[in-house]
Amino acid sequence: MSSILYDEVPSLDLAHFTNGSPEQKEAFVQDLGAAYNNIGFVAIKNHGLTNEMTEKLYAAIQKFFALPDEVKQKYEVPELAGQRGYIGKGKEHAKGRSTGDLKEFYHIGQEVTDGDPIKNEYPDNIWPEEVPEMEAIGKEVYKTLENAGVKMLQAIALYLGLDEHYFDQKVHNGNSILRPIHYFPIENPDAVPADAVRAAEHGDINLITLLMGASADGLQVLRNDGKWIPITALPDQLVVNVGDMLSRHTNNKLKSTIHRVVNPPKDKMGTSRYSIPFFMHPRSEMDLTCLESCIDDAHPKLYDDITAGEFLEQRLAEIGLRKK
Ligand SMILES: O=C(O)CCC(=O)C(=O)O
Ligand SMILES: [Fe+2]
Repeated sequence: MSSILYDEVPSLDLAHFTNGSPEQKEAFVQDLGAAYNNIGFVAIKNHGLTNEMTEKLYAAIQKFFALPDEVKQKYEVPELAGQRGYIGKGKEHAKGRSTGDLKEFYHIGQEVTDGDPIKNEYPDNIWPEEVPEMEAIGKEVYKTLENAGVKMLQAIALYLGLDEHYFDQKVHNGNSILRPIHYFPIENPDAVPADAVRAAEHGDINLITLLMGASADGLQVLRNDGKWIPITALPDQLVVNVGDMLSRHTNNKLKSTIHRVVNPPKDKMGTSRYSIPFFMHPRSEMDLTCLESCIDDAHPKLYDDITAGEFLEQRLAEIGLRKK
């Protein structure tokens, strides 16, 4: 493993991979691999998401989260284990904790439109009638981030010595989730549990996460020397990190790095923070067994064989969304 200590998340240009010269494409693959072998996070530009899309989706979700709790709760369906619609304040906690995070969020899932029978595995999306514009922009951003994610996985496949299109079919109509999050103002800090934070330290469950809006203060990533590094993405960048599924599949060659969202300083406690991660999941049948090419004497196999669907079910129970 590379022992470089990054002071910030490396910035890359996805256009070098998609439209660059062969040398630029190869450099992108190697730089991405080096970052994922170490800090597990990069910031990318030229990902296909426009400012207009970002602004439209942010406007829609801010309108939704500003609705009274009783209205938002109409869109909360506990039987779906938080996989679609609204998830209320304090419902999710990081694995290994019981105090809920200081956030509320909304889940938008895959829309299968090509007749693929996998449609039967997925609950329908839930769209709020109070914010009718959310459906069109939610679907557009979902597809745009999914396309960027496919490109990132192609680069990852090349870094791993696999066929460039190794992941393409595995993520086609995958179980990905777009999650607009509202970290609500903390009007009375004494009224929340003493150890409650906006998002307690965790690794993401999925293959990779593409995050819009990580530039606002608060997101930090745990470097391998134990120091927390703030994520400082530019407005035109997406932050893209490795999740636990990819880390398992690569026998921890690619790192799913622990990250968190800290509470604001006292004078900013009364302000909101919004962010929108896209959690890129494969189809549930994907086998996450450690790749043979990532196992050798120096790197013995670390994880039991499991499918993506089984792994997701385990983790939903561990974070409080699927009732045990
Ligand atoms: O809000 C953020 O910036 C990050 C959120 C996050 O890490 C998550 O929801 O998994
Ligand atoms: Fe996360």
